[in-house]
Amino acid sequence: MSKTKEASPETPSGPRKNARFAFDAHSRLLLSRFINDWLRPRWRELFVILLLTTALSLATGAYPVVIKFSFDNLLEGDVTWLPWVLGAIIVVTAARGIFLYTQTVATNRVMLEVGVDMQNVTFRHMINADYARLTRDTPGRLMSKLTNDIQFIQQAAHASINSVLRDMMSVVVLVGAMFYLDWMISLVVLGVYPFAAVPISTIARRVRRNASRTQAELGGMTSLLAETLGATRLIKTFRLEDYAAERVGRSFEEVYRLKLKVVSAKARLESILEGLAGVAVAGVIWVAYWRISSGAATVGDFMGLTAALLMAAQPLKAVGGLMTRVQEGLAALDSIYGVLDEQPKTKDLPGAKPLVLDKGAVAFDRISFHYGQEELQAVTDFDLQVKGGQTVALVGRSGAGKSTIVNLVPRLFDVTAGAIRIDGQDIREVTLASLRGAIALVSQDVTLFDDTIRANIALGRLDASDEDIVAAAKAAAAHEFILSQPQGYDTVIGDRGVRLSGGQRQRLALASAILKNAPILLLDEATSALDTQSERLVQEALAAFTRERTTIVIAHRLSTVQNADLICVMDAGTIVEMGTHADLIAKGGAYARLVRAQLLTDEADPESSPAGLPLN
Ligand SMILES: Nc1ncnc2c1ncn2[C@@H]1O[C@H](COP(=O)(O)OP(=O)(O)OP(=O)(O)O)[C@@H](O)[C@H]1O
Repeated sequence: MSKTKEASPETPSGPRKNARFAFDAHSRLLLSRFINDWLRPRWRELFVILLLTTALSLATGAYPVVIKFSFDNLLEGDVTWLPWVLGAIIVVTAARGIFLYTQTVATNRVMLEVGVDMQNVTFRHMINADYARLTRDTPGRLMSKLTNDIQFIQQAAHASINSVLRDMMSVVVLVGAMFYLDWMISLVVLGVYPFAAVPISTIARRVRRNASRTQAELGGMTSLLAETLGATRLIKTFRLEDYAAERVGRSFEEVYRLKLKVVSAKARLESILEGLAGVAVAGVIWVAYWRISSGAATVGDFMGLTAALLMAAQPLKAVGGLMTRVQEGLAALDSIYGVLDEQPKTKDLPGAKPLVLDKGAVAFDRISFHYGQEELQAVTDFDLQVKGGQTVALVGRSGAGKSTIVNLVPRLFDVTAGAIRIDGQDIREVTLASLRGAIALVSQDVTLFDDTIRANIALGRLDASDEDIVAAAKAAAAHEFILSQPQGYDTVIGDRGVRLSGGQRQRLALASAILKNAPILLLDEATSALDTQSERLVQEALAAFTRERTTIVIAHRLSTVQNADLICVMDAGTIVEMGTHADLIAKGGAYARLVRAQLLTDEADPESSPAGLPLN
């Protein structure tokens, strides 16, 4: 598969800027991939649609012919045909109605199914993408691809099936009927339509350009809405309602402006086609007058032809308008393939074996890492051996690289130099599933789903029994507060756990990690939101839980890590000091300074301190 460029707001995913034709090679490639990937698997349903469409077109084409016969017989004063003519009209229109209904339902169903297929495949691909890729776009932009973009594609495919199959077929049958009725008049009519080709292609190009911009802006709008509605506390307390409304309003306006451009381009095309239809009708009347007066055609021919022409006008207009829809769909398709073509870099190597755990020793062998810009190293030459079952604390000032170290262990990112080994195995050489299965990570920004407390704890192990869940909650000192909730373990906690306090959310996350029962535990400020009382409870529970496990813990509150087997002080991405609490205090270096600074803060604000720190 070819690699399609990822969409960005500045250069939307649509055609290259200097594409000369609305339907260039890139568009043809996208189209053939779409047909191959999404339509071909549903060829049986599409074949049924084709049959229904053919039947519909034939019923449509029969209509002007019936009209011709009725007029011819009427003018001859022959009434014996009347019941047959009336019967034929009713049968033809009824058949048309039935085929129209079944064809419409069948087409809509297939297109909705294609949309769901695309959403499922794209979402699965997205969620399996690298963490780095997922954090590159805002959730809103990714959401927009799954909703708005796929809807554009669905609508374009639907319009194409209707126009290419139904309308084109109707036009072909109606043109056939016209030629049958009077070939000369038909030639006049058809001579007019090639003139429509030029405006169609010019307008389609413009639509494609604006459609890409609209889709990118829709992504931005969704993103902005999600961000703004997720920050209501900030907005309320800083009284930012007007600021938020203006910021969102600008995005609404921009989408409106771009949509208006597309709509007016489409409308222009429709009116051009309408005008041409008028010219065609005038041509018919002119030639018909001449043909009927010379006896070459009958009034019935003329009436039938006019009916055919009027019936063909609508599908012809639809075929013309289709180009614009298709351009919108192609722009969206480009954006979706941009996601689908991106392959994760963090993945299993060929022949990767499951991690074989022994004691759970984690070795950082002179690792370095940067988030993309080489000159901004987040971790440099970090060298640390964590023995199985040991608890190692990472401390240091903000931005020192502590969270980065913790993110590297489950391979949320891959090191740029050196290697991380678990029980002697390079983590890049084992399967991701086994690696991540061996690690439980609890971070400060707890993520919970809008589900029951039970289901949220069970995220640690989806098949856990109720007893296991309760045991984990008890170990995380969460059982009591859970029981005090209205429905106990079945209480629904709201989106991201908004109905719980920060400390309660953290204890649920801890319970989930405890339930996972992984041999390696990573705690990134996991107890920072707890009050003194609950922190003491959780620390006791954790002490028992971490005894048998390799634990790497990040803590700002140094009191929580003084019992660690080893404390590493980090600065500028590397370790500057290492030892036990007592050693480091005795040394009087960076750690002792951090402790002293924190003691001073705690004295100034005794409420913030869980416990005094002995300096020796
Ligand atoms: N996603 C990211 N993209 C680019 N740079 C990042 C990213 N995350 C962190 N950094 C940078 O990497 C460096 C280390 O950050 P890290 O979050 O590891 O520090 P930390 O010690 O955990 O800080 P804190 O104690 O404030 O959480 C910082 O300079 C930070 O700006």
